[in-house]
Amino acid sequence: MFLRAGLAALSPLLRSLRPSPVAAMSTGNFVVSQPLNYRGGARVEPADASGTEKAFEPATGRVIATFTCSGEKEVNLAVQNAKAAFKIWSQKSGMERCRILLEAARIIREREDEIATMECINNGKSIFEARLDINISWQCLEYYAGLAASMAGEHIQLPGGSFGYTRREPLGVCVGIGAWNYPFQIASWKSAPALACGNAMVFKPSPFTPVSALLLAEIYTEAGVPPGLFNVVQGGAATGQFLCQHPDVAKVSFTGSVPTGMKIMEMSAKGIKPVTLELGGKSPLIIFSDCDMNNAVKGALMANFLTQGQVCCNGTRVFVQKEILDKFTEEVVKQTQRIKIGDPLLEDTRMGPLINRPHLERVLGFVKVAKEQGAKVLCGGDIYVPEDPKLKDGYYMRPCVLTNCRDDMTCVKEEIFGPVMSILSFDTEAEVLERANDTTFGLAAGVFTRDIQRAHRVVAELQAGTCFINNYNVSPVELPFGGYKKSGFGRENGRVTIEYYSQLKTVCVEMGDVESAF
Ligand SMILES: NC(=O)c1ccc[n+]([C@@H]2O[C@H](COP(=O)([O-])OP(=O)(O)OC[C@H]3O[C@@H](n4cnc5c(N)ncnc54)[C@H](O)[C@@H]3O)[C@@H](O)[C@H]2O)c1
Ligand SMILES: O=CCc1c[nH]cn1
Repeated sequence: MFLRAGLAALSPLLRSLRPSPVAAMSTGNFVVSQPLNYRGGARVEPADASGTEKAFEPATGRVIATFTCSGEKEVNLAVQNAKAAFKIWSQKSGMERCRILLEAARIIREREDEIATMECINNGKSIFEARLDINISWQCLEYYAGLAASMAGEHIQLPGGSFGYTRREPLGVCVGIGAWNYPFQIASWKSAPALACGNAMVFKPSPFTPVSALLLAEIYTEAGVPPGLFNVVQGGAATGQFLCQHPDVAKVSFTGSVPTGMKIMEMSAKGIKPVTLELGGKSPLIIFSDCDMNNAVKGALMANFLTQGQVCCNGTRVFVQKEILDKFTEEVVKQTQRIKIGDPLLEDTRMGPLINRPHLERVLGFVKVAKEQGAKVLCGGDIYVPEDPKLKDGYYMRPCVLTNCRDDMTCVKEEIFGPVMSILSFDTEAEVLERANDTTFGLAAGVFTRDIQRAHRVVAELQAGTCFINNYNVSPVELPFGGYKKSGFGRENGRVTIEYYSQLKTVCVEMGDVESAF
């Protein structure tokens, strides 16, 4: 997702003044040669295995890493290292934690281009977007650094001079499990509040994007966290299960699909562990006829095509009021066709490849079914082969706009997680609200209108955890983000997330004598 001030913060002039550590990294030549697990403050090979995985460069289809998935023994070592580091870290004052997190944020900012390049190579998103992701990531660390220093309990007066107070205490070893669409950002969104509250973390990235979490781990170490405070274990479902079932893990924060989220919750329930679930969505974007058309069209593109449409909160059900349907659709198609697809490391690319071949085929399959069910493809929805021969095995497709859609179609009901926008028309506010809420998901929603009363009335009725008025997919770290219904619970970002990574201790102090009942 985007940051409102992101573009200004990334002025090309400023970037050109910094020496670039990434000059040697270009599409088609990066390979991972170092271990991808991180434990006790260093990269390590895992102590045991639960299989191997390959990570790809989506732009070229090349393998960039073959790595061992961590087994139970390695997971246990990571948790034990985290436990030891927790003892040291949890004793530090908020100000001490704040300084270290600020230093980590500074290093990320300094290495923004290098981290973004790595993210771009392993995920396929454009370098333009990857830089914004990293920008939001260091801002997240800065934000929680500030909160670390100001965390406090309450003092409550009781009769007879007695009193009570509350202490906000960390949970212990927290597990973070990430999806592949925002690899570095997800690791930052989970670890920053966790560490700010005094916890330790073991993080498992998606096996599709194992690379960039290691950079975050190294940066935390360089910034001064105790060895073992932030560890990375690689692997898929088996490794994730060892983590969730580990008796010394106090909390699991998960980002991923609804089916996996259900399994995570089941496993955590057995250990009475709190969970944060950031799951999928099929969010509505409602365009009223009194909108600013220019902004509404830009909003619809932002809501559908960032990171090749692989964004959980995308507004993929675009409801357009009948009076402006034709004009809106025409403009959306025109602008969608202009999106520059290609090598994600080129400065002018705005859409790179999808994450992998099976996912590309799955997304194309949704377009095929949409056509069979009566939708009309106005543009895209097919494979794109870039001219550059080194990109010929990459996973590219043209962004797709569908019309003639009905609410009961598969493309309108299911999360596609690709660059496919479904346009639907509506007549009245009451009608569109009912249809917008007719889903088991509830991650996000958006509304474009110039009528301020209607805007607030509509968002108050929308069953979604994050609502946008006259914009879409901006993500300031100060604002909580998370879902309603099957899109999950708990929040990331914002002040409230402190509550999801800490527990409250109440201390009751007697200043008089004990009045015994016996
Ligand atoms: N709400 C959000 O903030 C958010 C953000 C990004 C992505 N997502 C959602 O994530 C999904 C796409 O990501 P994905 O394909 O990586 O999801 P996924 O559920 O397949 O995998 C997510 C993570 O869970 C791990 N995992 C898989 N099975 C597991 C198990 N049984 N136990 C423990 N861990 C297990 C995977 O290895 C991966 O690290 C989409 O549905 C998208 O909407 C949500
Ligand atoms: O993909 C969903 C939104 C998001 C971005 N970063 C972490 N989550």
